[in-house]
Amino acid sequence: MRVGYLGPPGTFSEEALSRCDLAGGAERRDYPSIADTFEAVAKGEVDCGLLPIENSLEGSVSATLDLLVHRPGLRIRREVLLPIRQNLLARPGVAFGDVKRVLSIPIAAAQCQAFLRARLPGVPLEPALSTAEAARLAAERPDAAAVASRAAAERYGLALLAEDIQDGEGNTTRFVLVAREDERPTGRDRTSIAFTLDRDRPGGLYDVLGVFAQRHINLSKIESRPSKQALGHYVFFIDFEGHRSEAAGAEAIAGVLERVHALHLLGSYPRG
Ligand SMILES: O=C(O)C(=O)C[C@]1(C(=O)O)C=C[C@@H](O)C=C1
Repeated sequence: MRVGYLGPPGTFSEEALSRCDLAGGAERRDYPSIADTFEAVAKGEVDCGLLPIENSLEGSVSATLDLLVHRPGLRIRREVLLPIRQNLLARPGVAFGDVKRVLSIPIAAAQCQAFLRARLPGVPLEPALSTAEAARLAAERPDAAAVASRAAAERYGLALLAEDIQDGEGNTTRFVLVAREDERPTGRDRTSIAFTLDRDRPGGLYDVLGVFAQRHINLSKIESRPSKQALGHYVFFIDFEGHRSEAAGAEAIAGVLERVHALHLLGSYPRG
């Protein structure tokens, strides 16, 4: 089994992978971006890939949602929830006053915006493709600090300028393991779907939600993203409890299919 993740080593994705039962004993391959990780699975270079999908402070990871819809074919097989503790890392000896830029993947920097505004006001963010990539770059630059994990500090020989800098308690990221095939029911599953409505009409979304309400199926997420076709046209993402091959789930999906323009089944998988 070969499994891809957002690298380089020291990312939160790597840590989440260690908590993923499917990946135990797997050969790990790191990729430079979320899109490259996704493509590696789609092309069969690896058997599955771990992607961040949602953060409790910052919401969806749009790169992952967009790939699941616009490059369909992969299925979610597991979800992993990882508590996220962000830190400000810099080369040993660098002080706050030396920091002229902050490096990180934007969603990680956004989790610490109150801290960064208070302690490094006016210092610009330079986006990186991951937290560990930011740490790797900061190790080469005495004028920079990275927002990244403790593991990244150790791996790239950086000091902790500040610890636990995320805004608020309970910062958690949900990751999904995607593969080319579906997962079998376990009795404690979740299903993710995405759909577009055929036209803008009163009650379109309400009708779809009714399919779940009538069957007493609990929804654990609903979200919309631009469809990229026209302003005001959206893709809706719904997660519901149950597996799509069980009676209730299969009936609900048939009901949704009657009410939408296009439906993507993103996967049924054990609840994390
Ligand atoms: O850059 C990393 O360390 C990642 O694994 C990516 C990622 C994300 O995109 O959400 C994962 C967890 C944190 O929320 C911050 C960054």
